[in-house]
Amino acid sequence: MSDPAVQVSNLTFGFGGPSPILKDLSFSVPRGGRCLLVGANGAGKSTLLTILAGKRLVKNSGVRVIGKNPFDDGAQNITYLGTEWAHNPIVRRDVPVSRLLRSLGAQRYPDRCAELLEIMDVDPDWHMHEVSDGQRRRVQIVLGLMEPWELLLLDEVTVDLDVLVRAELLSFLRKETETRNATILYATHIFDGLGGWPTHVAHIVDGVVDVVRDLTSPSGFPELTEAKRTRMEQAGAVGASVLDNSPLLMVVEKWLRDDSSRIRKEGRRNQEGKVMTKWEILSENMKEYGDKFYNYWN
Ligand SMILES: Nc1ncnc2c1ncn2[C@@H]1O[C@H](COP(=O)(O)OP(=O)(O)OP(=O)(O)O)[C@@H](O)[C@H]1O
Repeated sequence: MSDPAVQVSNLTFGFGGPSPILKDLSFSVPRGGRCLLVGANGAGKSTLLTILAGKRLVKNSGVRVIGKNPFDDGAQNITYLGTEWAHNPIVRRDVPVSRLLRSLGAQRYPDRCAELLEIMDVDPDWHMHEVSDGQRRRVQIVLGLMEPWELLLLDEVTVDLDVLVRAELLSFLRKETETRNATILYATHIFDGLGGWPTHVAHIVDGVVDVVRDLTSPSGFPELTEAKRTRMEQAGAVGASVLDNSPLLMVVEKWLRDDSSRIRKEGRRNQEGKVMTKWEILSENMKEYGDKFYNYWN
């Protein structure tokens, strides 16, 4: 068996206040896992994710991520996506999405970039100062996921996505773990649409990982089995799968899927009159920028 993707042993961390935020915390996530990190506001989820991303120095650290200490050894192959990016003034300037993508090397990952543009329904012609918060978030996700990663740390970045885009993103992420053995740790408060998605659920309470449940084992999550049984009884035993997600979610997701295919038919057309893919639009736009490289992130 290979090393876990994330291995944390007896981690204690504080911001200098009277008591630590993370207290002797231990847990692990196997490679290829999709682990949800759940817990109340202030439980320590973001703090833990930023430590795993190598953004905070921890003393005497028992933190190993992809076999390394992420702070000392650098966070190669680790991608962290948090909510703070949307407040960065750069992403509110009058800059076209195509330029941002080019500045982060979209041409190095044509297939991934093409797929992500479609999944996240990002229009390369958008200008960042004119987009909505949810659209800005979608651009962030394309930029963040374009380069392949071994561990993805997601801190509640899906809150402002519409249900269709969120569903598409979740299935892309599942494929990444299944085909590349990549690993995901995802802190969220929104569980609708996540039925059947995680392989593990870690519950953090007041700076301590209380339990990690394994959904890959039939008896690995007894509370969930019990909750499904109760709902089945209440619903008249209509079948476990329909109980994974709410009926309202299923209706809204179908509406948005229909909206999306209608809007796509009205998209930008090439000289032959055929609707262009997002990647074709991006490729056209990138040509305009020539070889001049401008790094917006410096
Ligand atoms: N920079 C900081 N300085 C001091 N205390 C902080 C700092 N950042 C977070 N904290 C404290 O650490 C605790 C854990 O915060 P954290 O953001 O990790 O929680 P969380 O589980 O991600 O919460 P939420 O669900 O609200 O996002 C909170 O009590 C918070 O007040």
